[in-house]
Amino acid sequence: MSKYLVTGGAGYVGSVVAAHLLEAGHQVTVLDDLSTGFREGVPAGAEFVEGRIQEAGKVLDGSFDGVLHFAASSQVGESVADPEKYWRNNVAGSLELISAMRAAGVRTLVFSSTAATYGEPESVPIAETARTAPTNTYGATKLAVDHLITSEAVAHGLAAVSLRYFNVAGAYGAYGERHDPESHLIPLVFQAALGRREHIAVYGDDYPTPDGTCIRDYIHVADLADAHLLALDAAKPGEHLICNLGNGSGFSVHEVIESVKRVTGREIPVVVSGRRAGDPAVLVASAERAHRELGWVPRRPNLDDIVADAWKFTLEKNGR
Ligand SMILES: O=c1ccn([C@@H]2O[C@H](COP(=O)(O)OP(=O)(O)O[C@H]3O[C@H](CO)[C@H](O)[C@H](O)[C@H]3O)[C@@H](O)[C@H]2O)c(=O)[nH]1
Repeated sequence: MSKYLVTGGAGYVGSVVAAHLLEAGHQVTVLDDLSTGFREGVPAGAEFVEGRIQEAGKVLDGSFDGVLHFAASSQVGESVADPEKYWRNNVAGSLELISAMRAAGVRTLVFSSTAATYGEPESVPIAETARTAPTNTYGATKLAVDHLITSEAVAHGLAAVSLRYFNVAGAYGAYGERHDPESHLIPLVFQAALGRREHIAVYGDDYPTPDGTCIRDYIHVADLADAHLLALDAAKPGEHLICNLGNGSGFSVHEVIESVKRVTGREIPVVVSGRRAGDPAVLVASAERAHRELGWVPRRPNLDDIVADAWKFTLEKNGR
């Protein structure tokens, strides 16, 4: 049994990873300021500390075996409108966390990075060797933290793994996706299916893809969680391993809407609107490195299964 600090463990991915750590028999402390997470998202059995990552020094001591760092501001649009918030929360906050880890002698870190570090890809599937040229402040701040972690590994022997997620989806029992306001495709399509929004707006159908809509690599949040536990085992002192996490296959916006129709059996009004600024046409991962270095194999790659788990969570949250 090991003891881990999970920052952002009241949020979507953090809560699912915390639940997996507990199920694997580990001890978990969640540090979350509840700015976007929910108290009830913290899994039963985890210790909860309400606070910012800048306060990690008050929580961390030598009894911790590692940190899994999810706490971040993560809305792409907001990051462009309010960049200082992103540099402060994501970069300055991570710097404080990493300093606190060193002071406490906690030398293992798994960091929640993102496909947004690559920006518009030169080719797909995207490998970790691809050029990193983020097209928004969110991606730029996550990339900056990746660089910070690399230098900390080299200078001070941190054992670190960054996991670059593609489009996280699905749910794990009581833990699922809840953003306010919602901006992600699958939860928005559910809102249309539930009659809580008039329609789903498809952001552009004139992209160079077979049906003209954007293609993304959707990955089940529980598969993502598996990778975090494997990363804790794979982390080596003085090394910073960066791995993409995706299924390696893409689905268009129309294909996602069709999947939601199949899974829910509901009608979904669709309106094609203009492109959303900054959306690349196709983002698909090469996760070869995660397969090779972590021994990770996604167990739930089927889109309808991913959507079905997310739908079950949504129905439970909405009480119907
Ligand atoms: O109402 C909507 C919402 C989304 N989309 C489309 O659906 C696809 C998926 O959009 P999401 O907003 O769900 O996801 P993104 O691919 O934009 O975002 C992902 O990549 C981002 C970086 O590029 C961030 O990392 C983000 O957290 C992550 O979910 C995109 O083509 C988008 O244009 C629509 O057509 N209509």
